[in-house]
Amino acid sequence: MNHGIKLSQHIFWIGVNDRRTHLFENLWPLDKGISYNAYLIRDKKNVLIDTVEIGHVESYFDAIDEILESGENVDYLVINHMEPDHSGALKLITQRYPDITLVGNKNTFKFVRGFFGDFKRILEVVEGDTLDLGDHSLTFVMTPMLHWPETMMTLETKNQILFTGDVFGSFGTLDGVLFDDEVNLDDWEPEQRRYYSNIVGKYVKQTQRALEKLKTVNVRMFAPTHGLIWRQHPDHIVNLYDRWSRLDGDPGVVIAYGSMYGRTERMAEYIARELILAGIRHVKVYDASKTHLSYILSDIWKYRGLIIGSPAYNNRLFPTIEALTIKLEQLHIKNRLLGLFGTATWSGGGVKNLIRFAETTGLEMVHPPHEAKYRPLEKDYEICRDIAGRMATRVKNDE
Ligand SMILES: Cc1cc2nc3c(=O)[nH]c(=O)nc-3n(C[C@H](O)[C@H](O)[C@H](O)COP(=O)(O)O)c2cc1C
Repeated sequence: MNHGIKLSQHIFWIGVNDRRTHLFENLWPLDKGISYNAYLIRDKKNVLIDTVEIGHVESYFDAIDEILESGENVDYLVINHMEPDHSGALKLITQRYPDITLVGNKNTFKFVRGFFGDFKRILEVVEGDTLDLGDHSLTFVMTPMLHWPETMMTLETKNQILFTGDVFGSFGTLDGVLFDDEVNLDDWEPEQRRYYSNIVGKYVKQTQRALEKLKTVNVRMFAPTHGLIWRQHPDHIVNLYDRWSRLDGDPGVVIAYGSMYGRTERMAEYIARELILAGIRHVKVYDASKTHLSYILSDIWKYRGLIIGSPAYNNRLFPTIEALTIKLEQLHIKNRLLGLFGTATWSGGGVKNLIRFAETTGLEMVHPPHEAKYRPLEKDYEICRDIAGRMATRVKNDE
């Protein structure tokens, strides 16, 4: 990809695409890769906004060199977020530009010192501070716990470009594109939602707070640290974030199950068919041993109904379903209608722990949970039909 793509006459994208890494945070699959976006503002004072993951530092430096005249200095590095995929090149930047001043807030510098040690030149900013660069100026918007304690956004006031850090970011590489008006937005939504639900989803309250704050800021363009830059339809991503952070659900149902020998799976299949017959048009069935948790979570973030099935496994949940329920508890999942089912052969342990999950999360069960003994028989399928019917009614009523 060509470096130095312009957001405005003197503001450049100097990010990189990563198609090599398999797992983001060594956890979340990157089937479509990811971009680390960073920016350069050229003015009397030259400014870098964020860096990139350390393995891509050579491309980042080359991009800077292609824009600046030889010997030209970089005066500031604004650190919107200290997670290593953005702060990775921080130490190398300070070695390359020994006179550079790091710009961040109080928490940023706690992390800078902890990760990298002391730096001579730092500029600690608070909400609303301004930094004059010559023709451009920057102001700072604090967005703590979105999704780290130090996270903030930086507004370039002349062109009204808001550098949003991870907020409004996405998985997926920028394949020759950079801006929202260069793509079919529907193609991008699944990876945007997967990024939100997997990485930022725990912080829905902070997301709402930030969206409120942004209403008071004049912004023409959002420039996040991953994915598309929003110059034509910034309202599109704001609306999606509003929806996802409220956990408003579309009319549909996710069925996630675990199964070793197919009995729990047969109940899942039956429930799926009954949901369709009851008029639900979006039914997503996932075997949690096959589909990575990341994708299941993303669809759970989209749809109002959630049905979970598990066999008993050593008195507990089947491990991949246990992992899913733990993650949902950590994310403080809410606003989902819940159905539960499973199978057991002796003392159980699957459904019992699904009930504990329901109690912990406070999610509303649309029907009492059901556990089939040995294998599902006609009487068990009848109860599955009831679970599906109640779920369908509730999901449709919520439309
Ligand atoms: C490794 C293993 C552990 C199991 N642990 C329990 C258990 O603790 N309690 C129980 O009632 N059944 C237990 N079972 C039986 C299964 O839960 C039961 O056969 C279930 O119907 C299997 O569902 P599936 O066909 O969907 O895999 C266990 C089975 C296996 C293979």
